Amino acid sequence: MIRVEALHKRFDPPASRWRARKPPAPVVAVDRVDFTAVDGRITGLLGPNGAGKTTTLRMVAGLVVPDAGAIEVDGIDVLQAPRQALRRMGVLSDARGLYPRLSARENIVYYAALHGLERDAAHARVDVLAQTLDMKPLLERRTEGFSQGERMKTALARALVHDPANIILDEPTNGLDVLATRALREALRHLCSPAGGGKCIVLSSHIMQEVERLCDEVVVVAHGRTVAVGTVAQLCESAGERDFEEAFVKLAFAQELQEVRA
Ligand SMILES: Nc1ncnc2c1ncn2[C@@H]1O[C@H](COP(=O)(O)OP(=O)(O)OP(=O)(O)O)[C@@H](O)[C@H]1O
Repeated sequence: MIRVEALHKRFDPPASRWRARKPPAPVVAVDRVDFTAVDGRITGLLGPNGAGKTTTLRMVAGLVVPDAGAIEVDGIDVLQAPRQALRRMGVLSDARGLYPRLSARENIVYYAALHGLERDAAHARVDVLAQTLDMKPLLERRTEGFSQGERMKTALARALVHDPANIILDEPTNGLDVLATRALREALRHLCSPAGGGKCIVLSSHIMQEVERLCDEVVVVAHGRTVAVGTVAQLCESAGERDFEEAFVKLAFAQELQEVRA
């Protein structure tokens, strides 16, 4: 379970570069984001470009330190005990960096070693993940030259190698075709089901259809703030719209729509 409360992050321009000129204004990437993601469900952060989704997930994953707010992963304070919290998280970041000279298996086993898994246990785990993610034919190939979908599967397997209870995915379907997206959707559905371990999955996306199909709970983020939370049906109802796209536009762009009307 992941609990995020009143998260705030501002990026200041580096002082040294602007000594002679007027520095640009600081960027408030995350103003006030709150959400709770429970086990056995997929929670989606949905928001337009630049809304603060990636920065929020990077803070949850302990990669960026917030200026204010609280983050708990299974009751562990990420700011107080980041290592302990990280053990309970599998993170697929936007970078997806793999070692090109290593095979998919070697990439995953390397991460398993970093998590302290013994060699035999690591290889057994790779085989389980290859089955779940349908990537057996890829395992012994060098990742150099892998397609986007192949890279994503390998990076996801690497993120899941220590069987974390919480899975954080930043824009997981970026660059994937329809079949790869479907395969990922199925894998995520399995992982949050009782048979897959009832994981707590949090993902970010700006693609409404994807969120509508995949997420049990949606957190709408706009201008660095949580502006609405609920199931797709609840969000449609609160916006008074039948169509999710219309509801999303109303909820996420309320400020802009008001300015146009004024
Ligand atoms: N390291 C940084 N330094 C300065 N500004 C940053 C930094 N990281 C993010 N930002 C800014 O913070 C804002 C939120 O960015 P973020 O990447 O979190 O948004 P996002 O919702 O993930 O967007 P997208 O859907 O386009 O990926 C943007 O204006 C971005 O330019």
